[in-house]
Amino acid sequence: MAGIKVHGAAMSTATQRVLVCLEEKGLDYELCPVNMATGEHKKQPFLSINPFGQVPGFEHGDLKLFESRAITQYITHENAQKGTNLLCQGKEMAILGVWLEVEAQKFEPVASKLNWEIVFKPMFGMQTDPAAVEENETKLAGVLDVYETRLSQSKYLGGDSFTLADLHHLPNLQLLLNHQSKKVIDARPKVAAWAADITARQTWAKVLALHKK
Ligand SMILES: N[C@@H](CCC(=O)N[C@@H](CS)C(=O)NCC(=O)O)C(=O)O
Repeated sequence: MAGIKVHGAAMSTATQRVLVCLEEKGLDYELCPVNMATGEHKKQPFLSINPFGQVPGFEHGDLKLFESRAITQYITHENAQKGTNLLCQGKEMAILGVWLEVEAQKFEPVASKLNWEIVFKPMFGMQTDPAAVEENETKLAGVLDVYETRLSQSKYLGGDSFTLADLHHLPNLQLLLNHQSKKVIDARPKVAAWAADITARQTWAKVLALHKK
């Protein structure tokens, strides 16, 4: 799969989700930086890739995609035989599909709100809202209680091996681990062990290193 371009920013969680998937599959790609500070993502030509004006945008030949999770699904389906096997078959795939949805519908809204309040607002000179933090830490605890039960039945969310369901968590999970909300993870031993395991992947370290460049 040659000629992949990811338009985005190394600090963007949604961009990181696509990059770590490409790394797991061992694919070459070009990361084309989008200058969000100057609003490049709200202007052409970027809008021709993502009309919603958000990173990442993805190009493979004449195919243009947006929405990080749709992009990772394209990459994994097209490259089933390469790198880490991030999908499975039949009933196992059905279970994996459940956890892909759980990440997008239950984990992401709460985790991204916490990261917005605690990481990004101060970065942009805005004040963290402690009430929003408290409310979302309580919500996160409820979500992670379900994860704790799941992870006492299988090593990873989708089953016994690392899959796309785990991978999709990496960017927001990493930020949570770096700040006060880590306590919600640490209070749940299976979740804490899973989080330590998946964030220790070499592919993820490579993506984080891009951010630090
Ligand atoms: N659901 C989208 C979310 C994309 C998204 O929220 N991107 C953020 C950066 S992580 C962005 O572009 N923010 C700037 C904006 O919304 O104007 C995806 O997964 O690709």
